[in-house]
Amino acid sequence: MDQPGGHTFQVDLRGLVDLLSHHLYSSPRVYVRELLQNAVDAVTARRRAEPDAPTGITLTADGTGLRVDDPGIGLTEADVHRFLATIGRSAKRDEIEGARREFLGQFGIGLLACFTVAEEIRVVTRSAADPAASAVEWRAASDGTYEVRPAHRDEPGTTVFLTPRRGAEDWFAPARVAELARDYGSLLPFPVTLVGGGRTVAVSGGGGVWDRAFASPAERRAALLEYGTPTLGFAPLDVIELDVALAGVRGAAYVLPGPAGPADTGRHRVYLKGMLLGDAVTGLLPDWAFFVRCVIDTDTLRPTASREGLYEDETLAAVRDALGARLRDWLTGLAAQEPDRLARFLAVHSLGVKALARHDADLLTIMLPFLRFETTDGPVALTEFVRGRDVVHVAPTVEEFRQVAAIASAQGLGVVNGGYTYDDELVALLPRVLPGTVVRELGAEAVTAALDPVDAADELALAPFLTAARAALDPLDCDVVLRSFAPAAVSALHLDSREARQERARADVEAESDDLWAEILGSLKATAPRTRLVLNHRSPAVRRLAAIAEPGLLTAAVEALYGQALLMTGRPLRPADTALVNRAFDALLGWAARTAGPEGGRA
Ligand SMILES: Nc1ncnc2c1ncn2[C@@H]1O[C@H](COP(=O)(O)OP(=O)(O)OP(=O)(O)O)[C@@H](O)[C@H]1O
Repeated sequence: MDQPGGHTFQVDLRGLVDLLSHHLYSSPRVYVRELLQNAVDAVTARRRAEPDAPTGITLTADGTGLRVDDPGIGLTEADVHRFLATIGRSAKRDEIEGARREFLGQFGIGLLACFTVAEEIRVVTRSAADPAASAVEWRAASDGTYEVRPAHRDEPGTTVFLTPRRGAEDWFAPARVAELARDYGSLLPFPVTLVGGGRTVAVSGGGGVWDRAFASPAERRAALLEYGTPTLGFAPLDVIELDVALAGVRGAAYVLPGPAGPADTGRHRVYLKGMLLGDAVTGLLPDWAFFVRCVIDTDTLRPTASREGLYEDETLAAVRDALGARLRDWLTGLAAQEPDRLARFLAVHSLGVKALARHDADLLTIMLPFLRFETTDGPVALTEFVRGRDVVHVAPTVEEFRQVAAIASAQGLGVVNGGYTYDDELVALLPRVLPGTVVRELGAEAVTAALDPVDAADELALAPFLTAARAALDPLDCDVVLRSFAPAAVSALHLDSREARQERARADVEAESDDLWAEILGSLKATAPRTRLVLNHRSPAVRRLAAIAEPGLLTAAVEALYGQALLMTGRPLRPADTALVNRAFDALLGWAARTAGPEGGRA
């Protein structure tokens, strides 16, 4: 009632229902959950005073509406006015914290969800708390009006009747109600029965499969796997039981049968005190655990208002850590006891383990013998690769690895391909987990140093050629050196350093920037780091080119070698490089045409 000088808000129920159905709940399907939740809470409340009170909840779907019967705490007439008729008031929130944790509801808006599908809600209830109170009927319409009148009911408890709204009849079809009741309620702690379509079926009972006793661990594992397949919609590769007592979490993590990437944010099936919260709940596991999907039941975590996700708080953070630790222990356990099972797992999910190992040196140590890396020895474990090597080189990109791997390994250099996700980071951690190992980036220096120098006399013989080559490539910030290496089919290698790559990126941006940025970026340019073209003395092509006397043709030939070596790196060409390759190609074509043509031809 209005106070003198003050007024009470008028709330338009239709507006609120629209808000709920379009913005809070993802689908009207939640109405079944809200009804089940109220019934379970009412039974829980009654059993606090009467531990032997009945617990069976029945849903009856006859196609014309839905009826829910519970033998719970019930309501007096005063309760009805106080709780049912006031939006946002819940009997479950005023309790002390410990008691509140027993209930599923807390917001006082759950019944409203029923109006997304119902025209009318009728509640007939009798209080178990006040045996003297008589039964009462509350009848509410979706326009926001309600009536309360005396009713007849012998036993304490509540019956809720819903009449469908026009257009929402489908939500009341017996098969649909059965599907929703099973989806939400299969793990509820009390027996829930569904009567509909001429049949009576049990919706819940027995709790989660993880709560049952089994004769052996193998049977337990088989039962967990069997439960996971239909529940999650895939046949899991493996299963990890989750039992984090401190965090009040029970359930299982199912290993995906195919590779998943970090972008697949985990979507888990989460139950809160036996009631399904959602089947795409995020935030439950650390980011690195993208290789599993969980089914869990918890009584410590808080739901969001829509009750379809988990509220991000310290408890959720602690649960995430605890579950992460459990998965990690599972991995280390496999490594110690079941290496074959671990190998099967890693064949699909090594990326996830690598992601985790980046932040966990202990795990990296345990997993290293099992994780494969692409190296100049083929795909091997790093523990094996470092054996007998003083230095491990890492090629920073897949292209660089491909380009130099064969050549480097022919010279006895051990190179790991650091171009794959996480691999460079893990190799960089090697000295921490395998003391004494030295890791170096595979730069121009390291490769050149590993290639055989050429005899002084041979080098001298090619001096005019090298001078011409240096003059041709100097404008491109590229040095030229002569070495001898296998295979002879490779005439030149283009090598660069991290600095040279950064400078290339900077110059590219500068070239595309407007004046102001170009000036700023230009001022950042230090002495340009230089790339390196290593000519192969064993290559017949190089030797033939060295014999060219005509200066213009020699320059074109050197530029063509440079272009070819650059193309072999697989890197995108800069505009200046493309122009150079085109120029060289044109010049060589011109020369070929002249020598093959009538006036220059030898025919
Ligand atoms: N079956 C029932 N038996 C007894 N009381 C009920 C029943 N259904 C609803 N109530 C009473 O009505 C109140 C409001 O219910 P409602 O579903 O709107 O919200 P809630 O369950 O308290 O919270 P939430 O919004 O989180 O669902 C409840 O707190 C409870 O006191």
